[in-house]
Amino acid sequence: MQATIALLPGDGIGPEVVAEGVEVLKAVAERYGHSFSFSEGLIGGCAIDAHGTALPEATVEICQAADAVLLGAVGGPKWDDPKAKVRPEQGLLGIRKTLGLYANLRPVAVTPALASRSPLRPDLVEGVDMLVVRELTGGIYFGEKTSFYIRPDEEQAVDTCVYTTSEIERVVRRACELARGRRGKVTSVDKANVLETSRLWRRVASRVVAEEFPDIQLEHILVDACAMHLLRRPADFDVIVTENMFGDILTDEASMLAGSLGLLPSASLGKGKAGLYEPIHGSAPDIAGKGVANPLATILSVALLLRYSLGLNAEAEAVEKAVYATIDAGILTGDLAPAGQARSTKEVGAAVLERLG
Ligand SMILES: NC(=O)C1=CN([C@@H]2O[C@H](COP(=O)(O)OP(=O)(O)OC[C@H]3O[C@@H](n4cnc5c(N)ncnc54)[C@H](O)[C@@H]3O)[C@@H](O)[C@H]2O)C=CC1
Ligand SMILES: CC(C)CC(=O)C(=O)O
Ligand SMILES: [Mg+2]
Repeated sequence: MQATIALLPGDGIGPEVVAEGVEVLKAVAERYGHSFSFSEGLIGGCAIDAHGTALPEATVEICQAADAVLLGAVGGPKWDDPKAKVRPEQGLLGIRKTLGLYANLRPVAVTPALASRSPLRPDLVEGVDMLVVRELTGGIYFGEKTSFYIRPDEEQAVDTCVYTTSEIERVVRRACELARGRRGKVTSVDKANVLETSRLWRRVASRVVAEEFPDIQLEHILVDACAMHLLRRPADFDVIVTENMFGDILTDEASMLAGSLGLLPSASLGKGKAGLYEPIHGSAPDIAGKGVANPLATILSVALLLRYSLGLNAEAEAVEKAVYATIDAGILTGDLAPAGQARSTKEVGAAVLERLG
């Protein structure tokens, strides 16, 4: 097949891990007889430096013309001034919104070879296989923000959390459809004891499941309890569906079940087949430029890109198999390797390529 893939490496370790993802895409194209072309755009801090905006129009056009987007990460201390009017993260939020990518799929699986690398006991993380479906274009990250002086010595800041019925319906539907191909269980996470948006979320989730997915087993949990249950009984979860900020926070927590933030991929999907694929981690300024970042979250994001946007299931599975074979062989970056045995980003990327069928 022919496909155009937009590359947005971004900042920090973004370019280092995207480079490994691209090698995998090229190898898949060669070995399976596909033709992938690549177009590259700026996003985040590097785009601010070049154009004064975190999301240049040219980047939006490249993404809109592509079959899928592979993104690294944005941000870093250089652009962190809290008073700055333009911020790298605006680029990321902007591209998700512009492309209408309302559902962010974040699979969390624990592979036996890494069970001992999790800070949790191996018997607790054994069998973990969950999919978090995070709402991605609504909630407090997108609501109106203000900051002003209510008295000369007292500043006030406001972030607004907004959700509408249709925003909740579509992401809950997506979660239920995905659960049908899994164990048929959906956990909806909210803070309905306090937040009005969460009460709406819970009502809508209950109605959608009752009316359209009677075969799905739905449970509601409050987000604070969910944070605890993720550590106490992580293997019980199948599909978790939740709003934007809760999903952001809970998945960084869930990454520790798998052993590292550097392992978790994501797919951001909207109405059509086009999607945006990125590791869930950030730009990791503490290790950027050293060639030590774990590229596996990005390579697993490439697998999701092949599956969801290009419909290449066999190729997606081959990439995932190659990643797990690399892990089983103990070829790991410093976030997962035992002391003294860490391999570089490029060595791990090359090991995946070697194992690609
Ligand atoms: N999607 C994105 O572009 C995101 C961007 N950010 C931005 O990234 C910057 C850094 O944020 P942090 O809070 O430090 O979060 P982070 O996710 O960049 O890093 C947290 C910790 O995990 C480690 N880590 C992350 N990815 C890794 C990988 N692939 N291999 C090995 N270790 C890895 C880092 O070294 C660091 O110790 C900030 O500017 C933040 O706004 C944060 C989260 C997501
Ligand atoms: C700009 C942030 C919302 C990025 C982030 O932390 C994420 O999407 O996981
Ligand atoms: Mg995050």
